[in-house]
Amino acid sequence: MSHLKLPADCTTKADIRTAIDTIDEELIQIFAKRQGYVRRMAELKQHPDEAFDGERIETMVAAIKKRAEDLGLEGDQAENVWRVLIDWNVAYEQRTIAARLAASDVKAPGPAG
Ligand SMILES: C=C(O[C@@H]1C=C(C(=O)O)C=C[C@H]1O)C(=O)O
Repeated sequence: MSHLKLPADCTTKADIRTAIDTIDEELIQIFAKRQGYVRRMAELKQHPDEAFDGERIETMVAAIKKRAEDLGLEGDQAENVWRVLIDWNVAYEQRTIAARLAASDVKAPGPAG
């Protein structure tokens, strides 16, 4: 990010949008990296009910909110962003695990089938 102009050195909207686009590209790469671990989590969890871990979520959100505030951001904004992200991930895990279980039921019929 060293090639980015500092906010105070930006003198045009284009300067600022160039910087924001560069940061957004980095953010999306980090989201993709994070998502890789969520995908792996969905492979390790055994049941859709495991997808939502409320205790873990509340611990994480409180830590993110605090960290955001320490960095001079609005804690509520960080909380909202993380809750949306986590909600999507829980839904992803639920449907992925459910689909895997359904597929293994089809492949492994019971004694009668
Ligand atoms: C990744 C997990 O699964 C879900 C997704 C989370 C996330 O995106 O950080 C956090 C909690 C979970 O309910 C987990 O259990 O840690």
